[in-house]
Amino acid sequence: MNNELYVKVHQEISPPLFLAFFTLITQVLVVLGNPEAEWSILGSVFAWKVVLFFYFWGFLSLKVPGPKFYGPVSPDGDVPEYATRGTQYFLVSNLLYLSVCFFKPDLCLWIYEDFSSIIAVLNLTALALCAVLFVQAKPRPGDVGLPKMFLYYRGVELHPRILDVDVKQWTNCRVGMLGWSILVTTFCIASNLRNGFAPGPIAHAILLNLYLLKFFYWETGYFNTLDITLDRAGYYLCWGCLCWVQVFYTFCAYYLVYYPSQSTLLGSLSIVVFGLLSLTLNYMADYQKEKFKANKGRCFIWGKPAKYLEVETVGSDGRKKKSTLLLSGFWGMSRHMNYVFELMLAFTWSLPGFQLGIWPFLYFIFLLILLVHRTFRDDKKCQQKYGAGWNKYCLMVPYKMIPYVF
Ligand SMILES: NC(=O)C1=CN([C@@H]2O[C@H](COP(=O)(O)OP(=O)(O)OC[C@H]3O[C@@H](n4cnc5c(N)ncnc54)[C@H](OP(=O)(O)O)[C@@H]3O)[C@@H](O)[C@H]2O)C=CC1
Ligand SMILES: CC(C)CCC[C@@H](C)[C@H]1CC[C@H]2C3=CC=C4C[C@@H](O)CC[C@]4(C)[C@H]3CC[C@]12C
Repeated sequence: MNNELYVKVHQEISPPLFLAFFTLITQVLVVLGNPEAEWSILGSVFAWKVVLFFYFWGFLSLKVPGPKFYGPVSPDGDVPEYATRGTQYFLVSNLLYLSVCFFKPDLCLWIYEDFSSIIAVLNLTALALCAVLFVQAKPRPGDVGLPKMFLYYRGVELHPRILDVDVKQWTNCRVGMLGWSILVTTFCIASNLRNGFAPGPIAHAILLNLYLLKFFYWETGYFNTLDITLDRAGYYLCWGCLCWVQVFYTFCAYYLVYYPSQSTLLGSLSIVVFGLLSLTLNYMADYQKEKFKANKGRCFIWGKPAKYLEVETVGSDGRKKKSTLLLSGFWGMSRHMNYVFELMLAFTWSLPGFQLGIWPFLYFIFLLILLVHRTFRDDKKCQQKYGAGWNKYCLMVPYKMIPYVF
């Protein structure tokens, strides 16, 4: 594709199409997973109460006094400030929610049955938030002349704050990730209430919640990733976490309420065991890099001193800085072994729906596309950051994800 056509497709054609497609598909999914559900546009009083309470809870968690975490300096020289204590937020919220469910299990059925209204409210509020972010953003020199729809979709600001709260921490972490956890628990309880003892959804909920516990434990590490340091706060990220995650990422658990899982107790136990293995490997891969960075290269990986490549980066002030790229452990096998384990986990936790066709595997398929695309985006980012050093690293670790395959 020539450059002019690429720019036209990327900036003018794709944003309105993606926006309409993804927003519409959220309601389609609700009905696809539960044929008794009806489309909703404005939501219900119950849905507004649930969503607004949940937003408030996430906001409150960022206002609790406590130590602050400072993210990497942005290209504009800003140092974003984040709240900590993600693990406590996750555990307290889940314990409170499970206690409420213990006394009022029907709440899970109400949420399940009114899910289309909840998604409608999430859609309306998330689209409105993206509009606010778009309008209040300070125009950046590089964005002048870009189509408005493109800016709305991609976002303008990197670290916007509303009421002195970092918007991306609120949308991605505190609402997005906790919402995913609470909804999967809700659908697991709804499955068990409607279909009798259902080990498949329980296995799914256990794995997902352990995965999200790991996310919150590592929350400050997330502030160094592409989503935070490169992606702006717009429809892709903010609507994505407030609405898309809630309907698409939870779809397997939602689907298993109407279409009961056939997974036996033994099958479900095996799913948990294999899922735990994948989760541990994913964590170990992420941890090796964290440990390596925290100790500035002086650490042991798999019992041996870490091997690394010395590289250079050019800072925003134009000055060169020395840096290192890990060559040991999983980071010597491929450039993204962590993604392989993440995909193994997503596949495993979809297995409780193995007899129900492709639908319980939608998230796995989406993740496969997202992560493959992300390996290209990450290569581009690292190439810009490390230049020739990155090219050398790619020669030493030639595979993006699966050794000898890709
Ligand atoms: N469920 C989902 O939807 C998704 C989940 N994830 C998960 O989130 C976690 C984080 O993923 P993500 O942020 O995408 O990517 P990575 O954790 O793979 O981080 C990539 C970054 O790490 C640094 N890096 C890369 N190679 C090396 C090396 N050899 N030595 C030292 N530093 C290196 C570079 O950043 P720099 O040097 O600038 O620090 C690079 O940009 C993973 O567990 C992943 O599986 C990710 C995406 C989607
Ligand atoms: C427009 C939409 C169809 C696309 C929206 C995509 C976003 C919702 C997701 C893009 C990247 C995703 C994530 C990255 C890394 C993560 C770390 C992991 O440990 C937990 C999940 C996540 C935060 C994940 C969440 C969804 C995205 C932001």
